[in-house]
Amino acid sequence: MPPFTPRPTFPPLLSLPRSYYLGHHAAGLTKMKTLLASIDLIVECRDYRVPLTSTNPLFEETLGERARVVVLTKRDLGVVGGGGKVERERDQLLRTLHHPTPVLPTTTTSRPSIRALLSTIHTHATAHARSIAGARVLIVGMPNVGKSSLLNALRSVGVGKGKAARTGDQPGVTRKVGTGVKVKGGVEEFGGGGIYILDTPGVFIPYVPDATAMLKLALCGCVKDGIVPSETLADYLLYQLNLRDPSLYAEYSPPTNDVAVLLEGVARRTGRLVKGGQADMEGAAGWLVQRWRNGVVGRFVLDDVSEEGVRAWKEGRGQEGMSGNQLRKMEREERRGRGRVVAGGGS
Ligand SMILES: Nc1nc2c(ncn2[C@@H]2O[C@H](COP(=O)(O)OP(=O)(O)OP(=O)(O)O)[C@@H](O)[C@H]2O)c(=O)[nH]1
Repeated sequence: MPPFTPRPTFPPLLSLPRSYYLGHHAAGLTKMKTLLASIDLIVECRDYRVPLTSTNPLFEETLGERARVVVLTKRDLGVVGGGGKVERERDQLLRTLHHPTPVLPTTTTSRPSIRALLSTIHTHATAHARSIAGARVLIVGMPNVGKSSLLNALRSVGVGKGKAARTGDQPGVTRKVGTGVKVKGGVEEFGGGGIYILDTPGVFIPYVPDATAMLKLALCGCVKDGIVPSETLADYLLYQLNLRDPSLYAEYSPPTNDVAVLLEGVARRTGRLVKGGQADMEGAAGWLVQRWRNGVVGRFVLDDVSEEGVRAWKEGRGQEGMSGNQLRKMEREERRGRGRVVAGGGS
């Protein structure tokens, strides 16, 4: 048998939904804007597995001038064990990209990572404080990146108290900007006052121009399940798994580029069958995607965080803020332009 060759690229999906911007996202953003005058520091969360793609330009536009700390959440899902040279270089590249803004990877169950974040928040909140009595910090990010979990972890480490914010494995659990939750008390610089964090609803990008970016965000759980069909997500996951190591799904199928083969294997192995013993492909797809989200079927970063990857990402930026109409118009013009080139080339 010839050796297995993974697909070098994922086929373009022109009909993929490119938006998940909801009413409570817009309302949350407006509320954040009105609170800005009383905020000392922004903690902007991005998902460690998509540290570039989960950047939302709306936060820079809306909250731009405030001091900020960038947190790369769910590090445990992007790295096997503690990581090695590759991970250190990747983290360094991201730090350089955002300099002088601090960039901190976190895992909510890793107390050292939460302690390091709390200490960075302390330093920056005290440096930029508007009140001598305490600091107010706004925690922002895309849906489901782990903002509320981070707030709870900071509170646990900082003041030894239990959960203050509701969390869940689907986006949209937090719908409103919260009141301040104390994560540190007795801060000397505030004459014994504290540091308070305000939780906010996750906010998605109004329009995602790049279909691959939409797939990555949906795979990581920033988009509610069902918006992007689970079989499409499973296919994209298969493409990513094959680029790394097809043995990651050896339990269900031999190496394959055909998602139907893998899903059939998953359905049979896990008993996801419908009438007549047919495989429940959608159920198997949803289950597989969830297993990846939980770190069971491989732990890796989806974005290309290399010098070249960062350059390409920067070049693509600036389009996310456009409205769907503006982008569709641009795409139409681009297609017409390509048509003219082809017609010109043939004459
Ligand atoms: N493995 C892992 N899971 C995490 C981590 N942080 C959060 N999660 C999980 O990610 C999911 C989303 O967490 P939330 O804290 O509810 O996310 P959110 O950003 O507040 O979500 P919205 O309500 O949409 O704004 C939950 O299932 C958490 O348990 C982490 O560091 N590691």
